[in-house]
Amino acid sequence: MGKIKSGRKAAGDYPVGRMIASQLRHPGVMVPLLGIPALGVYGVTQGWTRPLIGAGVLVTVLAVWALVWRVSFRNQVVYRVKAWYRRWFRYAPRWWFWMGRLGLSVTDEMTGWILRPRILKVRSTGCIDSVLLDLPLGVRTDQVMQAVPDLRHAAKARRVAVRELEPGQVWVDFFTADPLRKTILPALHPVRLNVRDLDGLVLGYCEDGTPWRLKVVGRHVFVCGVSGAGKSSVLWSLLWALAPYIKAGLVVVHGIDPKGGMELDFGRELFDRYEADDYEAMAEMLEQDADYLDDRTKLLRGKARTFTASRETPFVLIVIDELMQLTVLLPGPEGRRLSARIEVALGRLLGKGRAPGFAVFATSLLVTKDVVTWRELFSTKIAMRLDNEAQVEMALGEGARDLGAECDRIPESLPGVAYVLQEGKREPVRVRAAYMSDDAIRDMATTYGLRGAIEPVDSVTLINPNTVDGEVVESGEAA
Ligand SMILES: Nc1ncnc2c1ncn2[C@@H]1O[C@H](COP(=O)(O)OP(=O)(O)OP(=O)(O)O)[C@@H](O)[C@H]1O
Repeated sequence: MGKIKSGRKAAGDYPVGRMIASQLRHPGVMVPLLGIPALGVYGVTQGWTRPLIGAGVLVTVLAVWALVWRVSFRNQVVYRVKAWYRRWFRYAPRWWFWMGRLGLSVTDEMTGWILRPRILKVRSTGCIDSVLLDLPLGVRTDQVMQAVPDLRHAAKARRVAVRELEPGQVWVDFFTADPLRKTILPALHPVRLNVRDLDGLVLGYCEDGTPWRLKVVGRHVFVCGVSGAGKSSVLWSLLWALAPYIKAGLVVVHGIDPKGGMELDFGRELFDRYEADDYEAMAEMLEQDADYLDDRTKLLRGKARTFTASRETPFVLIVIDELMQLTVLLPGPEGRRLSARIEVALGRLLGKGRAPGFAVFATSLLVTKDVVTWRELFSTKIAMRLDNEAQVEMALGEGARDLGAECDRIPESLPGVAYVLQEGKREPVRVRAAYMSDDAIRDMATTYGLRGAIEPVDSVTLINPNTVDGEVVESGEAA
């Protein structure tokens, strides 16, 4: 009969002695550790002058580096030392044990050896440890994905995500701290405008602390989330990023607010065309935009394959705040007729809008097919807080929830947080949009709105939005 374990042993304590012994066999940990006693021996036998001079030079170089090139010092020194420490003192000693416990091991039938995923590399930043694993034949990526909840508990991580690098190798990301916990201020505008920057407008921050860049030119964007999820912060962050381009006449925004102007009215002056009350006029606006798109396509045909915004052919962004109001909630037979017209016009815009420089930005509370008929035609989907896993899959596509898009777990206390699928990446990225208060939106609208004459591109005045009580607050890392 097997022994019954109780107390700490029942929870599964680590075979500490064996773990330490196995670590000490690796040069990655032994060489740096042996260096210190070796230096001591050298000092005692040969004198301390040289070691002390060497240490002084090293400290001075590091101090100057840290003071003058802060970011490079952080990336090249701090994060590397952290990765080394995490690899050898946190993950490596426990890894063999964890893999065995989670069933990620296979036994070779010829030799009887037990094979488990092996750590190849560890990368660390301020908030993530990424562990690259080499999977033995017989352990698959989806098995590692299934072990994510257990790995999260084992590593006491806030979130764990798995992404395949190549067959047989996967990255396991342990998210330790959350840089998105605090409200993010809008990014400063660039000093000089460059239409190429429209390919990566900064809307907030990603979970790894890097800026969240959204491409709108050539993309249709769909934002969904329950009431209070912070959909409007994505919209206003985008309009903030576009504001100098609007002022310069390179971008034109058409706004439709079927909720009677409750949202878009704050930034009324930014919109070249705007409808908030008359549904017929909204349908007409979308139809005219679709006609304008056809004309633009003819104009550009044979001239350029990729669109570049200019004063003559500005980039046109059509903003619809709450699509649901237009597609399913218009009352009576007349409402249904209008909805049908709106669907057709939207289909025309979404099906063709990329090359001629048109994009649709729509938000919605629900993601079902009856609400968003043309869901697949939106190339960028941003999913904020949602009610359940099924909604997540509908919003971001099948399998997105398993790949880490835990929209149903975004707490109410974190409005503005979303998961987004980025170009070229299979795994969703967790982001948070910057937040603009109603007053900041009004200020933006009066400063960059269309009432004033369009300014020469070179002389766009840059205003810092991050002013609290008259004091300028620097924006950089997520605050
Ligand atoms: N990015 C953000 N950072 C911090 N707080 C935010 C952010 N976005 C929204 N909030 C806060 O959450 C509240 C609700 O957000 P918001 O109105 O944008 O949600 P919504 O999804 O547009 O809701 P609804 O569909 O009801 O209009 C805001 O009043 C604001 O206080």
